[in-house]
Amino acid sequence: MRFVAAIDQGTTSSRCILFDQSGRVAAVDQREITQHYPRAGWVEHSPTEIWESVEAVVAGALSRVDGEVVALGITNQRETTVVWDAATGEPLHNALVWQDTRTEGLIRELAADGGLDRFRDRCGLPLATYFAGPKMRWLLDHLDLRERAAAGEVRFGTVDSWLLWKLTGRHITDVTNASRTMLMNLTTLDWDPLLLDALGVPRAALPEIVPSSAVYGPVTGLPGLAGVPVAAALGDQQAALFGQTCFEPGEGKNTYGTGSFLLLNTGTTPVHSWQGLLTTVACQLDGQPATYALEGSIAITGALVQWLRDNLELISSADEIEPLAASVPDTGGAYIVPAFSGLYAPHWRLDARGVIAGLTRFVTKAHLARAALEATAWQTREVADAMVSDAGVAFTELRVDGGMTANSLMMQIQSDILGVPVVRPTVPETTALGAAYAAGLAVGFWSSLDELRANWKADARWTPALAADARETRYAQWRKAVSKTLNWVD
Ligand SMILES: Nc1ncnc2c1ncn2[C@@H]1O[C@H](COP(=O)(O)OP(=O)(O)O)[C@@H](O)[C@H]1O
Ligand SMILES: O=P(O)(O)OC[C@H](O)CO
Repeated sequence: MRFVAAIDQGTTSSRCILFDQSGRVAAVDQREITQHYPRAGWVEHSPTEIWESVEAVVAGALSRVDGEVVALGITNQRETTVVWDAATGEPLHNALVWQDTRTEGLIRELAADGGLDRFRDRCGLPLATYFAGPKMRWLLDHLDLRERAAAGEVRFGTVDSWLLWKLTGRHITDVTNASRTMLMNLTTLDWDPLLLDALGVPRAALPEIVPSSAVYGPVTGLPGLAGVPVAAALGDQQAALFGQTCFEPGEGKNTYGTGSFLLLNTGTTPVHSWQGLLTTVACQLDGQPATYALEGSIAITGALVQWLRDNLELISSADEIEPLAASVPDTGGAYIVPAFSGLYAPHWRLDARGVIAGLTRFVTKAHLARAALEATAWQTREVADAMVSDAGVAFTELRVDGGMTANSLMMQIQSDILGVPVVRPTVPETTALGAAYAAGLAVGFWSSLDELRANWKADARWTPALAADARETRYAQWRKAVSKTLNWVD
């Protein structure tokens, strides 16, 4: 048998999945990675642990099959930023994770002159702690790396870049990941001199930007895959869009993991957002123009379920939330807005913090469990509405994937709140599948996008069962709850 291997390096774990020609999972291995919270609002990962977890899951997946791996694709948590020494390859600091808010002061300083949207025309992004460029600037300042970085002695990269360096020895990054730095110009697909200057990041420390699907070189850093062509890298949300075969403008998906990310393919021209979405690169196949997407990034969705489990201890595992929430018919009037690290799309409010609104003595932990699931669905509704305004595209059905889609009640609530059907495919590992598809295309394992499209099959479908007027009344309540989170941090 012949397989394509995908490494999916996510926020909470690393996975390696081997796919066969029909896009079915032939083997999988997974390992959690440690979350470091050195201070309130700071989130770090160890780059060494990330790499060691990748080594372990690749070995684990390979041990489960007999056959040949013809290509390797990478997909990764985006924006998380690594810095390492060019000569020794050793990390110089823990990786700053996408959720980390330590650059808040810098963001406020930059926004003082021109507002949060001052760079949106160039990079498609508002100023926010989320993106990699401000994290690089923090590392440059706090580790006093400016001179060494300008002399090319220091390397910066997002997680794709770190893994590609370890795997092939090349300092490269794919264009979808580069589009999350705030440093890449969306039109030229190259580092933008004005943005580099504004954020104070020297070009000499940055990787070369390459297409998402192309042969980058053979694996040299992992004995089990030695010589296998590394042939794709995509940010995990873009990979899920590809894995869901949303290749045409107007097609989109929502992935429900730690956060949730609704992406809509907008074709080969970047679409400016007026409603707080991000303009981002969806994919670039070798020798072809890039395709773009509008993205609604929501920071906290599955992470709210983790919070109920770990911080409030209302449940002891994530899957317990479904029966608990199903034990009540509604939230008893309670709304949870999990603005734990401010609000991302479509609000982009650094000053917001979480609230539970509508509490009365009637509210039980079951109501809170249900409100946590509704929070994911309402936040998705907000970004879906923004897509309608920005792109004129209303989803007639929504393709979904990610860990939370195992929760059938959650999916029903989502369909009720959007008022459209929600559909989950047979292969739920769409992120890894997208990276495998992009790698397999680059080496000719798959011949066309049509062949990939034919692999997509629906597994489960939920249809709206809530009357439109009830939906809209509750949406108005949700918006009121959101307004309570604002202006909290001075
Ligand atoms: N049955 C469930 N109901 C609700 N949330 C769940 C359920 N199972 C997992 N989750 C949530 O899904 C997330 C994990 O999904 P995953 O796609 O693996 O995330 P990531 O790629 O961000 O690491 C966790 O935040 C977890 O709380
Ligand atoms: O690793 P995930 O699935 O939580 O995805 C994280 C996103 O890429 C952050 O932008």
